[in-house]
Amino acid sequence: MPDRGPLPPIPLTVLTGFLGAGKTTLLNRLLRDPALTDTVVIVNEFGAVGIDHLLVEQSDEGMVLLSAGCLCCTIRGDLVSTLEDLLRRRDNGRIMPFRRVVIETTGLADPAPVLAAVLHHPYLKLRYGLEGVVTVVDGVTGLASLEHHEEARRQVAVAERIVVSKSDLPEAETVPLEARIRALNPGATIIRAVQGDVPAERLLLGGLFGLDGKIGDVEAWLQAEASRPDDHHAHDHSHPHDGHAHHGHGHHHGHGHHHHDPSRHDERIRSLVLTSEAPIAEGSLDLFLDMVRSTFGPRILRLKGLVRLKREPDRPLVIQGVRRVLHIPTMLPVWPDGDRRTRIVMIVEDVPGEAIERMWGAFAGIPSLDAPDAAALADNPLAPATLRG
Ligand SMILES: Nc1nc2c(ncn2[C@@H]2O[C@H](COP(=O)(O)OP(=O)(O)OP(=O)(O)O)[C@@H](O)[C@H]2O)c(=O)[nH]1
Repeated sequence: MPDRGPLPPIPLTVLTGFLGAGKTTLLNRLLRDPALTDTVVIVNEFGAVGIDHLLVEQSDEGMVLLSAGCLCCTIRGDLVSTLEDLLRRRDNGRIMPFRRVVIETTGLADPAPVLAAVLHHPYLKLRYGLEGVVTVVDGVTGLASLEHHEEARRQVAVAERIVVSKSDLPEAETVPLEARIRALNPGATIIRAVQGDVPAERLLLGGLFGLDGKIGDVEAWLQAEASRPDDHHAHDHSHPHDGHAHHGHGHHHGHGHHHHDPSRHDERIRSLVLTSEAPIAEGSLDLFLDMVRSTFGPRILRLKGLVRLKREPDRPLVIQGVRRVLHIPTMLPVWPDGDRRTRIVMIVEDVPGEAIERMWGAFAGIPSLDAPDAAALADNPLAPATLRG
């Protein structure tokens, strides 16, 4: 490559926000904006069966999928190698000379390690310019998330721009929510949005990540990341991907220092996947969703799935839930990949996975030796309580 002096940094934006806040919805809108052509999107998924990438409307070339990982460490390891790899392929001309990168974090991500990966890595910090953090806050469930989850508070505190979603819904608590956001982040621009309808230039273009207008904790979090034993020295050279899972996990429990309460990291939160080959009757699906929500309520942090209905097996129904809120389901025009099974991903807190799996088995008609059938469950008002154990 001819020597052209230092290359201008590639603008990079981190898009974050708690589970189900509306990150993908916003991203889908933004990517239709002509100002954002040649953008690479890095999506991180939580859950053993990823379906998020199937719901982002972008061609495969512009999209990189990070494997599901534990919440901070693996994300950072994977992210650093992905960002390095993108540069290598761009410099070799093996991929389009992308002009911008957007990283969509999982809803449970602590943003500090993600930011530290870009701000402190000796090479990445030269090639990428962190333009800022955009945080989406759910207009309906945002207050509850901010109340109960440190990650949600951090996501708000580090942002340049905060999008309050779902202000069209009658349950939205926009005014008290915005007051809470202000207390966590006095300097950020707050923008209300319906279905992600914010022009790209208000969110992404121009600007630079900085600490002005942010509470002092933000600097402390970033410094804590910079001084972590696992930090950039380990990433100065490239290394094989397969090392990460292990490394990430071993480390995971070791870094309960500074900001991390080790117990928070969170055996209490888990993801589970429900699948079914056979198409499911709409009534059974509704009953299942009702029962899950009435039994576990706000402990269902997130529910997302592609469902194969009996009456419409050739197209998937997309179901989406956040805590007690069930969003209006939509039909996709076609199955987005070869897999036509029903796949529902749930992220739950303090819920025994087996209880939900048993309910699913009953409603999806999956035979099981000791599970009561759907009719028995639906008819018996005590059934949810007995399933809880
Ligand atoms: N009514 C309404 N629904 C919205 C709005 N924004 C997002 N939604 C719905 O909220 C649900 C979750 O939105 P997503 O964009 O998938 O949220 P996310 O933050 O990407 O979710 P995770 O990646 O799972 O954390 C979907 O059903 C969206 O259609 C909005 O402004 N108004």
